Amino acid sequence: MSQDLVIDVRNVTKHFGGIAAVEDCSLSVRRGSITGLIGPNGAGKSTLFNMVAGNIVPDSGQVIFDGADVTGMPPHDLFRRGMLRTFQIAHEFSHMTALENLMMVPGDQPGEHLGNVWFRPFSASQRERDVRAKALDVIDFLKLGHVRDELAGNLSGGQKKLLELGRTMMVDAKVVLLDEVAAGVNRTLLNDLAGNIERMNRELGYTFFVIEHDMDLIGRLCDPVIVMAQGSKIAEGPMAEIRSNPEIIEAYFGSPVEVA
Ligand SMILES: Nc1ncnc2c1ncn2[C@@H]1O[C@H](COP(=O)(O)OP(=O)(O)OP(=O)(O)O)[C@@H](O)[C@H]1O
Repeated sequence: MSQDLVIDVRNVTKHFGGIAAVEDCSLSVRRGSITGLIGPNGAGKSTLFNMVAGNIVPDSGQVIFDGADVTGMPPHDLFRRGMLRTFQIAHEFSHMTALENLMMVPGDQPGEHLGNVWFRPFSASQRERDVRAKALDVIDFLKLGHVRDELAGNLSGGQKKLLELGRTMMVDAKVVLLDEVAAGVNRTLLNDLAGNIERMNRELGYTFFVIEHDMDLIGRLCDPVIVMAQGSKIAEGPMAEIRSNPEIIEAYFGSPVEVA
């Protein structure tokens, strides 16, 4: 059973002064799933996410990642273990091309960095050629070929997000934490982005843990959907079930409009 869980949050609590942001909360993310996390404002979603991603240390409880206790481990160590967080900030290096941005992603060996691969084209090692080939595969998979040599700073908002998604593919992430995918992206590009997340999940087996306010996107991508309110998990299931549960709608969303 626990073998199937890539993330297992056990009874975590985080207080800020007198505020219980997260209170004795347990939830998990099954390997191979796209798991959504929703809930009203102030429910504790970001705090929970930050504890999983290593940005906030819980007061108590445990975060288990891929079978190991990683409670309080900083983000860069989690990155090396295969947990990647994206979309919170645009991380692209604007003065490098899309392809170079992908090649900049650190390799799977601790401390390794491929920053100057393209400055030494004639002495490129096999490893460097592999990285380039992989970056080209990722560009191909995400259909970014037409902007491959474009400076990342010139890409559209949606293309930047696609590029960031591509960076997670460079390191074969075990789980990708997605923060507010929909924020600031128009419908067409969002469709594109969602399609690529689905393909990464279905065709390449990526696991995603998604925090999102856009209920349409959550409904399209996620199963299961976890609902948090007042610092704890209050429900989990397919979006159709969550949507049709009048108690959840009534008690935590105020009116049916929010999740209709
Ligand atoms: N750094 C902090 N200092 C003090 N209080 C905080 C801090 N971070 C979060 N809180 C409080 O903890 C509670 C949960 O906040 P959190 O941001 O985790 O909720 P959320 O579900 O992500 O909300 P939203 O959907 O509005 O982003 C809120 O009452 C918030 O005001």
